[in-house]
Amino acid sequence: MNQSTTSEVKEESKEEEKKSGGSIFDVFRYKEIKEKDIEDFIEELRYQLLESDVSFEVTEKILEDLKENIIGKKVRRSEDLERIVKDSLKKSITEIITKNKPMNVLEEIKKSTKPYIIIFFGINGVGKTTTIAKFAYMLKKNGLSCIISASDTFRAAAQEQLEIHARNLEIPLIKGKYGGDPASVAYDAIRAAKSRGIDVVLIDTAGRMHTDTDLVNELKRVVNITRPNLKILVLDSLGGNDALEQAKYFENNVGFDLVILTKVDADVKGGVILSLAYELNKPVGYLGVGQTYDDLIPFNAEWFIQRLFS
Ligand SMILES: Nc1nc2c(ncn2[C@@H]2O[C@H](COP(=O)(O)OP(=O)(O)OP(=O)(O)O)[C@@H](O)[C@H]2O)c(=O)[nH]1
Repeated sequence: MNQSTTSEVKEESKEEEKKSGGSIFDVFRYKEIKEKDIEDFIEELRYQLLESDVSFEVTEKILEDLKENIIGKKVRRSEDLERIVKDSLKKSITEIITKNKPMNVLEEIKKSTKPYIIIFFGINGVGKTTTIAKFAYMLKKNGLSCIISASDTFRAAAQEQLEIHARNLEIPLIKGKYGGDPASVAYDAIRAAKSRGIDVVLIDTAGRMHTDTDLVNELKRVVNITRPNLKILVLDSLGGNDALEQAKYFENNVGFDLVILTKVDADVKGGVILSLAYELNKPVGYLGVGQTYDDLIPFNAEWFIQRLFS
């Protein structure tokens, strides 16, 4: 086999690996990395990070850190370089995601006056309703009582969907009229929580896009009236970098404290977590990892790094 045919085979293997979503470090399987090759490797890494939904800005920051750590270093064997690269990436990523530690919500609830009010919002179909049910289940498991406010009075069947979850979980639910005022439903839920000594009020809201100016104004009104202790933005990890755009939009219009990233069980790397931390200083508190009530897990930086490079 001549030289050019060998390199064509290597290129094909790399293409195959990219298609099958190989690891960032697979590049070492194809060639010994020498200092002069580092630009090629950086290119490969850039591709892998962008493919994992890490935003352009964060990708560049991570690669700049890496170049600083590598250039000028004497690397004798490819294993040494691999170790340096891994250490540098882990350090940059850990710094970014541990900068804004998510609060311990359960602890916050326990030390606050009752009822602790949490509002959930996000665009249509990201998994708000399911997430609220999972959240309610988590509260119940931790000995905290809650009531759900079905304040999505906009989408037909949204209240019924929530009602099924509430019945399954044996949790009280306050509904309103279809097309009615979502703030007044939430207000009723808060009043009920106060009179019954319930720990937490979970407010569901209608899904809204940035084009829905009326719905966004309505969300601001619900927030103003209910004065929640915690505003949770629900994002769909399948949305990739679009999720970052949604987060910027909600941050500029309503503000939020915490993100819950859903559908992480669908094979996504979740690079948007890095972008949220780096560009918006916002922590991801929980991840949705399936469709059952138990499928809500607290975010863990170590787990995320493993996943990003697996
Ligand atoms: N695989 C998986 N599916 C999820 C997860 N969270 C939600 N879903 C599914 O996503 C779909 C939409 O979820 P909903 O909870 O109805 O979404 P929503 O944001 O309330 O929808 P709207 O009320 O239309 O805005 C449902 O089929 C859920 O079962 C998750 O973590 N993993």
